[in-house]
Amino acid sequence: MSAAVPTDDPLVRERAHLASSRAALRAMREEVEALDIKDVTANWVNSIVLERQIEDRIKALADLSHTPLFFGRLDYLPPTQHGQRFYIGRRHVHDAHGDPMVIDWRAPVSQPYYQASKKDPQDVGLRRRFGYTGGELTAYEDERLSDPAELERASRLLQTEIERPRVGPMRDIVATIQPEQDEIVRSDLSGTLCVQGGPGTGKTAVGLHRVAYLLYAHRERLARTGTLVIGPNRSFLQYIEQVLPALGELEVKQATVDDLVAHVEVRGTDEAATAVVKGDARMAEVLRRAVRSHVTLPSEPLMVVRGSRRWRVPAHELEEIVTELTERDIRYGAAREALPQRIAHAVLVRMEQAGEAPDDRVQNAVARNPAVKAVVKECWPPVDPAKLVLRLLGDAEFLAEHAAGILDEEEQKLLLWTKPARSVKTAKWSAADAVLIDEATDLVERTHSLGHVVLDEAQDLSPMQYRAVGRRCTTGSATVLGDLAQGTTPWATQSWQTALAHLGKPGSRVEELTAGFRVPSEVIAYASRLLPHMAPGLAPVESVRENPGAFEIRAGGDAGAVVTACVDALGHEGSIGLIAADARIGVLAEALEEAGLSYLAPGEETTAESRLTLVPASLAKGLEYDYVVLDEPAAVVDGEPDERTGLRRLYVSLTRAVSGLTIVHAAPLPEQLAPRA
Ligand SMILES: Nc1ncnc2c1ncn2[C@@H]1O[C@H](COP(=O)(O)OP(=O)(O)OP(=O)(O)O)[C@@H](O)[C@H]1O
Repeated sequence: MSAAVPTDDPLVRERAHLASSRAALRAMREEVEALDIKDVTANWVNSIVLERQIEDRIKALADLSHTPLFFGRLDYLPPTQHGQRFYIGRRHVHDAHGDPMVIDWRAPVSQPYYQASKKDPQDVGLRRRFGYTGGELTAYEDERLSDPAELERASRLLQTEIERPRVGPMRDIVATIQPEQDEIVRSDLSGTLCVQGGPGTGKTAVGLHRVAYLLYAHRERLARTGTLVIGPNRSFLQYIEQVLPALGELEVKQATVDDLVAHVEVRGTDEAATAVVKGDARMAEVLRRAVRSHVTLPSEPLMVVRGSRRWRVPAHELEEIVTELTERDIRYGAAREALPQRIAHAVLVRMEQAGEAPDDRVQNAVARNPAVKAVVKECWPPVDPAKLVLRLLGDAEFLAEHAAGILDEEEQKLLLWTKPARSVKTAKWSAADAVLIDEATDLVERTHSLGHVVLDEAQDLSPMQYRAVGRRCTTGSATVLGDLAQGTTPWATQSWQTALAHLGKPGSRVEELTAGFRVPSEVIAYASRLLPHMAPGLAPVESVRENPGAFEIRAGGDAGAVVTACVDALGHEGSIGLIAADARIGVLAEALEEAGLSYLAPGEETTAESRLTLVPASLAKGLEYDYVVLDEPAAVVDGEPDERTGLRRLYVSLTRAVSGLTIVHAAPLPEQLAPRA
């Protein structure tokens, strides 16, 4: 027989609430599973849709053993919320009577869990945080926010959560969102928001939680209009892909900018100088002119024959119609569709003047008349966006005609292919070309706009890429996340206001995050030594990590020493990243293989058995590992076309570690990092 359990033990009572919440969740799930859609709909399409919705609902109601149902509790003071007690968790759970057992973290009553403080208790009497070990509720911590006798102190559970070793993909932070992060997460859907923050300040985490929040607060609207998270590359998207599903949101699309503009197959690359011109916002005007250049004014009158009658529209009137359309703010394609109807209208006016009473059907028939079609074909021919860009990059005269006064001769030369491509299919399109084609496509036909777009690592986008993202949220809003100090493209953003203007959201709010959750203090202090040399004016990140971090510099090391450092790092719990200049990856891969160490590629999921990832510096952005071994910093700097970019790449590489960083080098360290005398 087990010993009697004292019922006044809060932990026991909380465990009991957890057990009954789980039972309630199970009941909710069983209720959905028992739904028989045959009773509801006989229509096949409806039943497929309904079935999917039910499947998603069942998935969303799953009880994941390692994801606690609730992580906090709020007891309101009696006058507010009737002094009720709320358990805060990832999703809403109710009992058989519909009374809440767990409240969704996104609900308004949950907000004080993140925002209330001793200074501003927000009517909260007690805030309780729960600690779990392997799915078991094992600890709790109370703050009596309205009790003047209680002193403010840092939360142990919060700190433990922040320090917890990382294995596997990125996880959610719902239990520990900080007040300044919460403000960003819950800010209004209507406005675009930009967040500047140093490495590890939680920008990505905040962006993803913001999507989850917006989907909760504006579910119907966003289900209709759609949401999208944009990241820098596939590895990064793989790393973050499980956060939103863990928060119960399965419908958010994820893409890179390249995915968005994939009108052609990208098989080529550009020299930096060329890519800079292609990414310059002035290209938008060149393309606009080039598209519009297809419009010509009619020089001949139009003659429409219907039965025994002939109707004539003089050239000057056709000219007026075309001119009026060119002056209107509509897409090339929409104007092209409108033109036959406009011409037909002119014919109809004549018919009416002659005493006829033509109706809509006659107007449509006239619009389809071969003579009208011929005028449209001549004056407003169809434009194929890829062919247009092909011509701009291959035909110096055509380019000069449309770039005159916008791009100088040198810039035009940079744009032109040395060997013009024959066709859209055979051209060696670069990533920047695809963005140009996307711009041209939008000039012809309006791009579909979504309800909300989160743009991560935004600092690396060119003005033309910002425009490409911007047209995907013209009718919606955006959350723009980035760090000016981590910009490593030749066109990297210098100012958020300029970037927001390119995005089509000028004057949007810019917030700053400065508390660092990833990088331990000693490591961030070392990395921040680079800041004055490559991003003067940006404040260093202040680490909130208690762990000062293991930090070591091993001089005189070859590939063998790097392997040793990896083996040492594998002695710790958590994930290990070996970061190196792209050019060094081959040598290091060989050394690891020779030593019998298996390794993963960035974005591949780390598991308890396979914890070492070999990361080219160019792919390190946005990722993190418990322990990082950084190979040859000087090679990371040298791998870039200029020193500033090199130092920024190094800054990114130095700031991926959660618990420890070991630098192994044979060449001298870059002078900014050299040991101080
Ligand atoms: N409030 C928080 N509580 C616990 N962990 C947090 C919190 N905020 C951020 N983190 C953790 O800190 C780490 C860094 O967060 P994130 O990757 O979002 O930072 P970032 O600003 O996007 O960094 P980078 O600029 O390097 O891309 C992640 O492991 C994240 O889960």
